[in-house]
Amino acid sequence: MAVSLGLEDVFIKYTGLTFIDGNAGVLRYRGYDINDLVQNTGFEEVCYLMTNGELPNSQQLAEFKKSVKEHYKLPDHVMELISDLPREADTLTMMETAFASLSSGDYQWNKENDRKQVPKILGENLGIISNIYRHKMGMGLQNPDPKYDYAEAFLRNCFGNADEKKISAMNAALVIYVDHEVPASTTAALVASSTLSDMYSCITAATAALKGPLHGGAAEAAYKQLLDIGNVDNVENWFKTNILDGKRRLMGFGHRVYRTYDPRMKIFKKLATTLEQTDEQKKLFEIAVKLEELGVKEFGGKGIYPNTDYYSGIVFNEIGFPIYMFTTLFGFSRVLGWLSHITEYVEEEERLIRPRAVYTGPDKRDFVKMQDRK
Ligand SMILES: CC(=O)SCCNC(=O)CCNC(=O)[C@H](O)C(C)(C)COP(=O)(O)OP(=O)(O)OC[C@H]1O[C@@H](n2cnc3c(N)ncnc32)[C@H](O)[C@@H]1OP(=O)(O)O
Ligand SMILES: O=C([O-])CC(=O)C(=O)O
Repeated sequence: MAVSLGLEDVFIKYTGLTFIDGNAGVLRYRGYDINDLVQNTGFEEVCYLMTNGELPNSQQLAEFKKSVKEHYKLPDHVMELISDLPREADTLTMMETAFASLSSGDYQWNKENDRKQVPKILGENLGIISNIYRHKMGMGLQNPDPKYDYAEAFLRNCFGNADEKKISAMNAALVIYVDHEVPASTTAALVASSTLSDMYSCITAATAALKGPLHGGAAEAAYKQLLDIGNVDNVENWFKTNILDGKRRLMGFGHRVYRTYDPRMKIFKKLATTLEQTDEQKKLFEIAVKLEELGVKEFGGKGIYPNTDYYSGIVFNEIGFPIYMFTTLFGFSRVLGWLSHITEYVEEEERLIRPRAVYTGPDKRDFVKMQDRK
């Protein structure tokens, strides 16, 4: 019996959402190249595209934005819940908790209506993630201002202000992270949705799977690597001691699907230099470039290249976010991808996901009573 460890090369659904060519380093959402979308659209436009299949015209976009803004205000019980959590709690744990608190026991999937939930959940998502940041920073919680579009409203609710460059970088990061076919987190959401669980519970399941350093947690791990190296002159020595001799994995490198550069990584690398950098940020960027060079030289032959999380932490930090927000900012965008995949699955395929395991334990044996056990 063949087992595919890690479900490698197992196809679990058909999708019209996201196409990846892992050998050529190509990523498209509904046929549009990621580079074109980052350059020409904003987050809401891409959310509309993913949800409805086509890019919106200006009226459709305005209506979509309006319907998201109507839900920027979080229910009081979610605000109270976030502010009651210990401030030292992990931000993804806070995200899981807040989304779980929005699920309702009597929820029923309804193919006609579920897509209509997307703007509502996007609006709530903005309130949740910006208030997680506010809570971590010891600021009072407040609802985002519906005067502003998504990326700007988010930055304003976190920092009190937002300049054009940062809004544009935030929009780009949101577009970049929207979807990536069926990674571990989306698969977790699909498993939950295949039982006809509710949308909020599916997001909670996905968030739990996003957290680890082999997936969404890699941006944090990759950034901490740069801090650990500390100085560009130390890169070679650090690489030899930790990666070559120490057999540690180079974080922010490698991918299950890409065998070449992840196209999103190239966008993040460029973004990192378009934003203003402090001396410390400049230094970390230089370290990252040097480490990338060594990593590609050593591992490129095996198809191991930098992935999207390699430079994203630097960009998030330049926008103003501390390390503990990086994975949560990934989730902030990916909520839309999770929703797109679960609605596509429930609407078009709707089959319980229930794989098998090959049994390797003992053969049938006689039960041993307590007094006879050694
Ligand atoms: C947004 C995202 O989720 S992107 C991924 C983010 N994760 C990271 O950056 C963490 C570091 N990367 C990794 O651990 C891996 O590349 C993963 C988990 C992303 C993908 O791994 P898999 O497809 O399961 O490959 P697997 O773990 O089997 O590795 C295959 C080989 O490549 C090596 N390898 C893979 N990634 C790395 C790495 N980052 N550094 C060093 N070696 C690596 C493995 O040691 C293994 O070598 P071997 O065959 O000699 O034993
Ligand atoms: O596709 C994957 O396995 C991980 C990834 O890059 C993502 O989720 O963005």
